[in-house]
Amino acid sequence: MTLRETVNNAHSHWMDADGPESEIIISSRVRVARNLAGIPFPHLLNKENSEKVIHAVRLAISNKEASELLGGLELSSLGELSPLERQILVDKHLISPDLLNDFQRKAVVLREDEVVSIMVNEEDHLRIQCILPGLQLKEAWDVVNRVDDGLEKTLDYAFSEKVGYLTSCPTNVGTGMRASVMIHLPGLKLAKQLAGVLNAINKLGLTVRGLYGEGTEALGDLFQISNQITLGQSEEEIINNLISIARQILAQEQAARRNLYKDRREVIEDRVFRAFGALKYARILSSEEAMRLFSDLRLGVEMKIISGIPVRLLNELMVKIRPAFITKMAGRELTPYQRDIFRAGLIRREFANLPV
Ligand SMILES: Nc1ncnc2c1ncn2[C@@H]1O[C@H](COP(=O)(O)OP(=O)(O)OP(=O)(O)O)[C@@H](O)[C@H]1O
Repeated sequence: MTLRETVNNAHSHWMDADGPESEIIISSRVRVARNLAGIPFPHLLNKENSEKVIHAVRLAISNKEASELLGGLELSSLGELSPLERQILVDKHLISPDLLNDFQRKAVVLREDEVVSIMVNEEDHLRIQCILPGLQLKEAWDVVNRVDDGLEKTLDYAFSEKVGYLTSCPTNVGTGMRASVMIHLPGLKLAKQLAGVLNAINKLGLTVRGLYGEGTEALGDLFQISNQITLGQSEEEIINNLISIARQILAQEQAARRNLYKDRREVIEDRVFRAFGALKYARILSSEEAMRLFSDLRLGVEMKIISGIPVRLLNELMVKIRPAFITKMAGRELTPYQRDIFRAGLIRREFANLPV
């Protein structure tokens, strides 16, 4: 997929819902932070140095010797894209909201299948990330590791024998790695156990974030759980630790769902079918309400209370209903109220084709 196709299409591989445990774990992400030796960190970059970084990355991704490791990457300056296109990349989780600040000095590298993206001049010179569907942290780390090795054939990274990779924020020094899972926890919320579980996760040295990462809200009962520590542990240890905690949360969510179904079956079924009815027939929907309804419906699909609704469609709709994609589809700026009407129509059309 070219960048143009990427911004015209809401779908991305991580939405496929075909990975292990993907009924509760939507996606796994691994990213590493890297910086180039001898060039100031991005927050101190002037125009000349930021272009130097972008140029160095451009050369590195076209190194023929590394092509097998890199697997076909394309670089675009963020300035080449329209504000809407930049926002769609954020909505698809291919770049972070932070990359939009001072975007003239930044670039993005995408692999054709959108599984790999590299942010250039975000908080660090390079943030190399891989997102896969379901619980696939080891696999995502393998992909990132290969791309990192490929880039290192050309780039000279800032590295210290004593501490590891040097990064602009001390919280990333060492491995420079953040691994995360995006997990759907409506059962724990309905059972009023969510706060306790999230607290315990924090005590285990992990961070819980909202749908778009740092500083964002947890819409649709979706949470991102990631490691806090990057120093003093190997990449494998970080990944294994997160996998083991993700599995424990998964087991708790499954237990909460089983108990809810046993004790309050009608309440759960009512919630699921109300969500379906509202999504299929509503005339006005805010994105927040739509996300809440998707969460209830997703729960119903995953608990086999309702069939005929592909989870992949719900994942894709999370991007399609965002203001940027709606504006793109409408072909003009809409007021928030007009967007709510457009959103409801869009969901109605998608649901009209389902065999339910
Ligand atoms: N498991 C995941 N699946 C899909 N997208 C994810 C996942 N984890 C994080 N993301 C996305 O990655 C982007 C960055 O997330 P976040 O801000 O948490 O981390 P970061 O920028 O890598 O780390 P730091 O805050 O240390 O700079 C956000 O757009 C977020 O939605």
